[in-house]
Amino acid sequence: MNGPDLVVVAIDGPSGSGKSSVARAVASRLRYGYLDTGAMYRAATWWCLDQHVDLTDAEGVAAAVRAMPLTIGTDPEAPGVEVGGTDISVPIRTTEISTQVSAVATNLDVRDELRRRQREIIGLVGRERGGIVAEGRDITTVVAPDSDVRILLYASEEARLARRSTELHGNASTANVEATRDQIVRRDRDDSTVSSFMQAAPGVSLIDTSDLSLQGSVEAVLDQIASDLGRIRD
Ligand SMILES: Nc1ncnc2c1ncn2[C@@H]1O[C@H](COP(=O)(O)OP(=O)(O)OP(=O)(O)O)[C@@H](O)[C@H]1O
Ligand SMILES: Nc1ccn([C@H]2C[C@H](O)[C@@H](COP(=O)(O)O)O2)c(=O)n1
Repeated sequence: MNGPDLVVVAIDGPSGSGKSSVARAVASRLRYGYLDTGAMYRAATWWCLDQHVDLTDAEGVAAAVRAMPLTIGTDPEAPGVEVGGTDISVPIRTTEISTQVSAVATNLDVRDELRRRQREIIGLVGRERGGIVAEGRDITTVVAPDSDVRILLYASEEARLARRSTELHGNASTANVEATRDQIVRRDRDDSTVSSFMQAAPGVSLIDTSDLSLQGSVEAVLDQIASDLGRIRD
């Protein structure tokens, strides 16, 4: 628990489960801050490539990330990402970054550094705004296991492939789903070697969004928050 002046909502889940969309909408509704920790790993990958660091050089990658001048926006209405004053909100979402980010995210020294920054942001922004919704793969378990609300947002592999395929290609045809598979299934397999996000840890509430609309997922998370905080929903 974080005390009456700061509510921390931690959301984890596999790729395409809807963490970013749902966490951002929930933070907006509650007027809380929003932290997309995946964007930090994506920014670290962009930075290493920009600095011509070989991603297989674990020590070189860790040193580069420790020196990364990252500013991550925490306003859910406009969560920008900048490195050294350059806006990289769009480049970090490219397939080039999505296919390489796990190489950086599985570097344990990188994880130590980014977790340290994440805890700092959660404390600072959470206190400023009265609360923060932080999402990723290890927020409920490692970054902020004492969060007031801990949720694992789940969706079946089929639902997640269809969502990402629709987002990237406009539909979930068989060809498009197959083209998306690496970004969902292989990435989750690689990321699972350092974090546990396919099953809810003890004390973490599981919300299965496979058959929910985006709005339905947002409402389910708001209901869980109200229930865990012992509040009546607005
Ligand atoms: N029921 C739902 N709940 C959440 N998102 C949904 C739902 N249905 C469709 N979507 C869509 O799924 C897509 C993936 O969502 P989002 O990017 O938030 O997932 P994510 O878990 O953050 O993925 P990643 O970890 O790969 O970034 C978005 O286009 C979102 O609008
Ligand atoms: N807390 C976190 C957040 C993200 N990652 C990794 C896993 C993903 O491959 C990558 C990008 O995340 P996304 O934007 O797709 O949510 O970062 C992690 O290991 N821990």
